[in-house]
Amino acid sequence: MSNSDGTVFDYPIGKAKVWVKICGITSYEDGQLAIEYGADALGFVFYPQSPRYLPLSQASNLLSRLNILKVAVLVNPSLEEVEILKKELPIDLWQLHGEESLALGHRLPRGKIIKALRPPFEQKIKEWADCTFAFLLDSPSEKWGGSGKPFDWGKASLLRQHYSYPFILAGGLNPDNIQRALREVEPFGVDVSSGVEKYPGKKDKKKLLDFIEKCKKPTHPVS
Ligand SMILES: O=C(O)c1ccccc1NCC(=O)[C@H](O)[C@H](O)COP(=O)(O)O
Repeated sequence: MSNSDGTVFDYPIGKAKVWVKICGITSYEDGQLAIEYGADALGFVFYPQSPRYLPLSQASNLLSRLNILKVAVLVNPSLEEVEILKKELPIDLWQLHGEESLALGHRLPRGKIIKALRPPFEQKIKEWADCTFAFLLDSPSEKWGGSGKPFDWGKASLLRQHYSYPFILAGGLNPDNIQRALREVEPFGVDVSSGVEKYPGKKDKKKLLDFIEKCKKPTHPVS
């Protein structure tokens, strides 16, 4: 694979392993299940309007007990909110899911940001490339995230082929469509919330296991 400008990069295409983030974790039980099933990261939503919102008062105890990469999911947070979370919680990655300024991004650890993208993708990728761990492609939603609606996989595939940055595919993924999504997009990672739930904020054990197992199987013969 190479970029449109001819630069070649080593991309884990066709590898069995895709990076899996399970988002909207609100309990130790669900978090520990996801860990046991093989997830690579857990997402905790600190956006109060979300049905998966995790109050700070519950987050400290919960996150300290879960031995996995921990992602704080934020939507247009104030600098004060960010500083409080930085001080209070063992966060590994910061997912900025709104229309955050680059100035706010520069107040977070470099290379530890997952930036959710909205059009115009190209401009945002250019702006944020230097401080991100990965870009996240999620379906547009007035709720900002957790919509259960699929992203445009064709667009995701084009972006992944054009840029050498890691892309995480999100939006409406579930055990029934994940293998087709992996074949079509071949993303660095995937991220799911509602597609593995019984109801918002509560994961479904069978869906969770099914989803993660399908992510770990080769999507096609490894070359
Ligand atoms: O999950 C939420 O409720 C949420 C609310 C507001 C902003 C972000 C939110 N989730 C962030 C995620 O990374 C979700 O996993 C992503 O939006 C995909 O959600 P789903 O389509 O339900 O799988």
